[in-house]
Amino acid sequence: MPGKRHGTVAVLGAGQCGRMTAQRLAESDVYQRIVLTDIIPGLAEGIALDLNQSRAITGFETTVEGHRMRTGGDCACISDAQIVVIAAGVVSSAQEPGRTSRMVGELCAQIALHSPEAVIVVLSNPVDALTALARAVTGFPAHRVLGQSVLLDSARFADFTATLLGVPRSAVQLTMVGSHAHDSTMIPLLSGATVYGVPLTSLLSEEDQATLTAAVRRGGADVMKLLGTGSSFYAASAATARMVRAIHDDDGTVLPVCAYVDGEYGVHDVFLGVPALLGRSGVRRVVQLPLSPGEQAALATAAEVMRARQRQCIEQWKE
Ligand SMILES: NC(=O)c1ccc[n+]([C@@H]2O[C@H](COP(=O)([O-])OP(=O)(O)OC[C@H]3O[C@@H](n4cnc5c(N)ncnc54)[C@H](O)[C@@H]3O)[C@@H](O)[C@H]2O)c1
Repeated sequence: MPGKRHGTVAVLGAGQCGRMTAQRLAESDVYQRIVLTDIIPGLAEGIALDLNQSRAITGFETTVEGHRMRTGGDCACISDAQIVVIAAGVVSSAQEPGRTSRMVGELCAQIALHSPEAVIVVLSNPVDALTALARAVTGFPAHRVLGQSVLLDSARFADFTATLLGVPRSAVQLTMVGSHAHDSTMIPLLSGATVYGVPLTSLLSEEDQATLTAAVRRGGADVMKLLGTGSSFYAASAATARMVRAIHDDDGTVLPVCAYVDGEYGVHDVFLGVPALLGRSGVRRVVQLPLSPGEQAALATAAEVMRARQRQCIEQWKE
């Protein structure tokens, strides 16, 4: 359909998450072009070739381009991108935490150079800290930098709850806020959660609520343990592609994302998982949900912890 597709999305990193995100974006058939990059010779080009050859069968016209990037090298291939997804990962990041910061910092400098008007969606971990780093390096307005974190966590909570109660996932309305770390800074807003409009707290015992919360907090780790290598990529790419689509469509979609918060929820100057109205300019505004006093206190504590982690990440990049 002429005129149906528009815009270029660049996905940096063609590993499990990056390639799956590229596939989901391409198959949605609303973008003109997806640009996929990786530092491994041939990887992004090979995936692009393969994806393009699936077009006649799956039925999409979006073009996928693959490009090799050199570490610290130029990234002119992303020049026309309106949205840039950072899905690059460093294998030994646990041993060398500064390596991921430096790698993402280098990518962000390239984004600022070649796509100065883009909206950045960070997927790479630690996502909350790297989202703050992306903003610091690019100097972009904060609303144009966001991260994929609590959308996936909210989806995990909905899935586990629906399974426990034997209802469809769509019946469960629950928002996770805070961080994407596997600890108490990842907070389910149980006070406002509903199933078919019925308060979740009236359907589940406190013990069940605690069990579900713990399962969501270790959700990513459980997937990794079973896979043996690598991390979640089906759900992570689904969440990322959903965010990109909301930005592209500019249709007033509200999703839980890692966004810059300065005043909302009584919290200042930190990237935090919160519901946000998304659009072409990124985060159009943070949406404030009513919180219980316990949730408000937990979020304030999470914000302090996250601010410290984000500052540390930015310091590591500067070293
Ligand atoms: N936020 C989330 O919810 C979430 C969920 C899952 C994974 N992740 C994170 O996403 C990242 C990617 O995960 P994955 O499973 O795809 O990892 P992966 O190891 O499969 O892929 C990472 C890819 O990045 C490439 N890369 C490294 N440096 C690059 C650079 N400078 N430019 C372009 N590409 C580069 C690597 O060559 C590799 O192909 C990791 O940091 C992971 O922890 C986040």
